[in-house]
Amino acid sequence: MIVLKLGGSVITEKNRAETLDGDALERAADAIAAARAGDAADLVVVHGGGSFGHHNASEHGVTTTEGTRDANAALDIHGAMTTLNRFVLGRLLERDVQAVPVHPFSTAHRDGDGTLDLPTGQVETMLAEGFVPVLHGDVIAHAGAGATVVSGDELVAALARALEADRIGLCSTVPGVLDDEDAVIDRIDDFETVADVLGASEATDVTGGMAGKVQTLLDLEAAASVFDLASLASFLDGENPGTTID
Ligand SMILES: Nc1ncnc2c1ncn2[C@@H]1O[C@H](COP(=O)(O)OP(=O)(O)OP(=O)(O)O)[C@@H](O)[C@H]1O
Ligand SMILES: C=C(C)CCOP(=O)(O)O
Repeated sequence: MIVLKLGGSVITEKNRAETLDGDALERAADAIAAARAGDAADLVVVHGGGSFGHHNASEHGVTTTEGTRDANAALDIHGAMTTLNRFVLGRLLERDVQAVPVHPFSTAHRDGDGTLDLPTGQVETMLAEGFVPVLHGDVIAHAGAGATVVSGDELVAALARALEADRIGLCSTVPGVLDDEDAVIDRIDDFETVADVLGASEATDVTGGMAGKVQTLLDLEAAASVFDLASLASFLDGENPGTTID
């Protein structure tokens, strides 16, 4: 069982509002379709926002902790993410990947401490019936705060735990987590040793960039890989490209 995140920074042009990177999405969909042909493991796909979602959230002042009680604002962010989700589903369906959507706004929530609760019965049933569930970063109801953003990375972590994923992959714009000389760090097992080189995203991003990603992945039982689009096929083929976060 594999949980794969397609970074919003990969499948969109992150600096131009609501602009798809069509070529990159096609390449990602090709790699997924090739991996699905034959005796494939179960696969759950999660995608991030990139230039869909982050700009909208930033305009409304909504982050993973700062919420909104304005339904129009929540729907603006959610709508950008469901638009991107339709693009992702479309490219997968064109390649006969049996991709179906799961919208976190309708199913997940945070409690008063901000802890994410993501029910997964529907995802498990979809997998058992041969579908590829495709979730996305979103807004969700947050007790005491209205609605806040949930990042694709948080969803990956919640899914990996609940479904006891064997492999976790995050496909981003970088070939891995980079050190201060821009070389790929092979393995990270402790936040403090890499904290100095971990930054935010270069583009508008309300969920913490690489630092947030590493922190979320370190909390998991299973190892996770961070790699770029060029290595997606090899990850899906069972290899561990890029940086392993354990
Ligand atoms: N040490 C580092 N190594 C690699 N990338 C880093 C580092 N520090 C900061 N970054 C930034 O983190 C970005 C990746 O995080 P980002 O949250 O943008 O990725 P994503 O998950 O692909 O996109 P999204 O959040 O839109 O889904 C890189 O593009 C880079 O700009
Ligand atoms: C900004 C929104 C709505 C989703 C963010 O998800 P991410 O790109 O995985 O951080």
